[in-house]
Amino acid sequence: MYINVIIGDNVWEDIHPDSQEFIKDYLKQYPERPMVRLHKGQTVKTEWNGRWWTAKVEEVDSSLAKMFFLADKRTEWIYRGSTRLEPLFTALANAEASKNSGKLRRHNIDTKVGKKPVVEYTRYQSHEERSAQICRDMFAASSISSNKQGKDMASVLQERLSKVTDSGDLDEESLGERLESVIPIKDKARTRYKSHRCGPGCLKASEEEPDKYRGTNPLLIPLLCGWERHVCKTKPSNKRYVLYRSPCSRRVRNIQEADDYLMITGSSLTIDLFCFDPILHVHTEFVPVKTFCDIKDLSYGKENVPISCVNGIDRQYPDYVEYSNVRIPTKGVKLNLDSDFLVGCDCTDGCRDKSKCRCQQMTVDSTTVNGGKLNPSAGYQYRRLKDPLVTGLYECNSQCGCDYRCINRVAQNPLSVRLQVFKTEKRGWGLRCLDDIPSGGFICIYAGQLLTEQGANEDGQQYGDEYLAELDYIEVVERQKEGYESDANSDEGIGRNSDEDDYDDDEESDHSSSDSDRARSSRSSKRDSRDSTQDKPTCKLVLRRDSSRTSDHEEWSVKLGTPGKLSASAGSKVSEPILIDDDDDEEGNDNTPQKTPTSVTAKSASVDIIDDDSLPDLDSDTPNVKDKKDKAKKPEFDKPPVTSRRSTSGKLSRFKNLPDPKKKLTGTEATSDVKDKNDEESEGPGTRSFFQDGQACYIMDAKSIGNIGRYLNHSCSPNVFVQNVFVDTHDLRFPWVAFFAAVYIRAGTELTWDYNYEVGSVPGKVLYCYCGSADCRGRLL
Ligand SMILES: C[S@@+](CC[C@H](N)C(=O)[O-])C[C@H]1O[C@@H](n2cnc3c(N)ncnc32)[C@H](O)[C@@H]1O
Repeated sequence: MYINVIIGDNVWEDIHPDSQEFIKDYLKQYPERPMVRLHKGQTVKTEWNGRWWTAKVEEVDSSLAKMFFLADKRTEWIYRGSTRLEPLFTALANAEASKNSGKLRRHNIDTKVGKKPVVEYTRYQSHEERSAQICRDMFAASSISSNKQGKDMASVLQERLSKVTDSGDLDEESLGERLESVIPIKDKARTRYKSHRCGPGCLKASEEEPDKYRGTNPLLIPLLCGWERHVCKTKPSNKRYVLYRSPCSRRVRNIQEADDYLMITGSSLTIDLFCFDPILHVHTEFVPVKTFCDIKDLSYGKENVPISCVNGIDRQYPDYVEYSNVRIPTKGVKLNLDSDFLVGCDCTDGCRDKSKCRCQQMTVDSTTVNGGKLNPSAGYQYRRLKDPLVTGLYECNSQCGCDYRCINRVAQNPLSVRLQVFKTEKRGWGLRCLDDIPSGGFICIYAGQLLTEQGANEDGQQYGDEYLAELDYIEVVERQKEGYESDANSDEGIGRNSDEDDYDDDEESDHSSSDSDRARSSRSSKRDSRDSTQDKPTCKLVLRRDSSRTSDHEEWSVKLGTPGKLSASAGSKVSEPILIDDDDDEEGNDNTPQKTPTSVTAKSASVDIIDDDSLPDLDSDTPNVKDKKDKAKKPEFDKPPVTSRRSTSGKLSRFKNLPDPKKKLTGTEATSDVKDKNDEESEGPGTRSFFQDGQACYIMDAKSIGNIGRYLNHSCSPNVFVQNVFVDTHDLRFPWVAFFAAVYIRAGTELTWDYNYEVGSVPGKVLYCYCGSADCRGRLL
């Protein structure tokens, strides 16, 4: 894969200093590698956190064994050649002692030896097998060697043992030793940093080919392009933080600095390839062990990254599903994707200045619909979304001047996270990630056939309703009004937190005071935004009873909506007047683009140009660029004027700031036609009725045609949330449904979201929940 083993003298010198001792020993012994022969069910003393624990062998796969720690019921894959397994540790220690004492060899007469774990020596024959095994072994074991700091393994363990406490508390450092690690080895000696101004010349063009690394863990790509990522500890507080070292050896301390560097150098890398969360491991890859069925790519080449499918439970294969990562409109669904009906931006800075990006301002302005408070930092932060945004998210589109690196293009990107479909014990097939995913990271979308209400009823009846998702963005936003009102006294959210904000604590003692100031302001930001409506549950799966169905043919569909209430159906009465555009009656014509209610405000703000001088440089103690920028630039986050259009019908839209979809708006146009707020909040028909297509909600059906999103199971403690995103149309009826990581997700973890079904909502139907969470609610239905 991306592993390049360099053959030559002292090859271990080419890798990270912490791993050199181990690799040196390993290669000296190769091909004879001592390993503990293990069998399922055996108990073996296993080192963890500096102590020996009793662990049971759950599974064995090649050079790895899955150990179950009886004390804390934790499982971990461990390399069988690791001295964390007591038999090997003792064998090596004894061998060393014997060597030194000059004792003669003895036969082992222990009759129980066959049942005890023994140390075996393994060889591999073919060249490929050998290379693959070298890499797997070295890196599976590198986690322990990385703790060596030049000492031999026995003394490391001794040192750890001397630090033992009886508590056995899990700490993240130890949790880091897990699964299988694969580290790229680069034929590159680290160059010392020399003071310079960074620019395009800092990148080695030959190395910067992110496309070449398609199918690799995205967070490894910078490392393959000449970057280094270091997890460091502060002294004396021992807090961990991440530093990147750029190809020109500049230290990059946080996501803002990384973004500045990418911009200044014109890098082809995107900011979501970087993560400053020290808990995240970029070298960790989940490798399943036992599989009866093994499909290399469920998407059959349609995704950027192959989606493997394995079954470690039985010999069943998944039902055939025609793979499609795009929505497919069916009969009666008039999905207009004419780009002329999109509003775009003309940013030239990769849309880094949110206050000047029209698309991001649509996201911001949407937070005010139905009288909500303006959240000026709504939207992506460095291409990550930390919380669901109930009022939707507008991405840059084909009308915009920005390119693929734009920070406001996320859900529209092809799949990059490596995912795997696997058979679960009780939940059918599920989806898991093969690499760590940072909190807020984009995972995938939910795609399938777009059906009308009637089509969904027919389909659901015939083929089942497990994969029906209702696009009820409009109703979800309308229902949020209650939430806004109840939040009326809460402080206005003043900002979401960026990637590095969460870890500023770690850097405080090491870095400038401006960093700690930022950390403080970040924390207060966080509190503020917690108070805002952004943290309210949004876009959860709930069941909808189709009122048009007779009782003996009950039809149900999965709906993307807020929990707690059944959704309003077509023509539902809503509390605000509506504004309709003049030519609404063109709507019946299939070829006629439909009106696109949306929201936009083009605001102007001061220009903020970053020059080479402002480049972050820890080595030279240059003040942080972000701080500099914060001081220089005070974006105006006042509530923008409410804009909308008045139609001949005189109805008012519940969605403010409606642009004319046929033309791009300038700042002045966008703020014209100001409508009185009170008008908007008076009683009137719902936004849905604006479309006059007679549809309640369109429904996405991923049963027979769909993408990977269909495999996400429900959990009562989910690690994923769903978000409505506008990408290829601003038509409120057709948002994309995108999944984001709600928390940091470790490689190998199942990805789940909360369907939020209402138990008892389907008479006579009981569906038990097997999510396994400590907070499991017991039933889905
Ligand atoms: C959208 S599908 C998810 C993928 C599905 N497991 C499969 O095999 O294709 C939803 C269905 O998965 C099953 N399911 C999902 N989460 C579950 C859970 N926590 N407990 C039990 N069944 C679950 C239920 O049968 C549900 O109707």
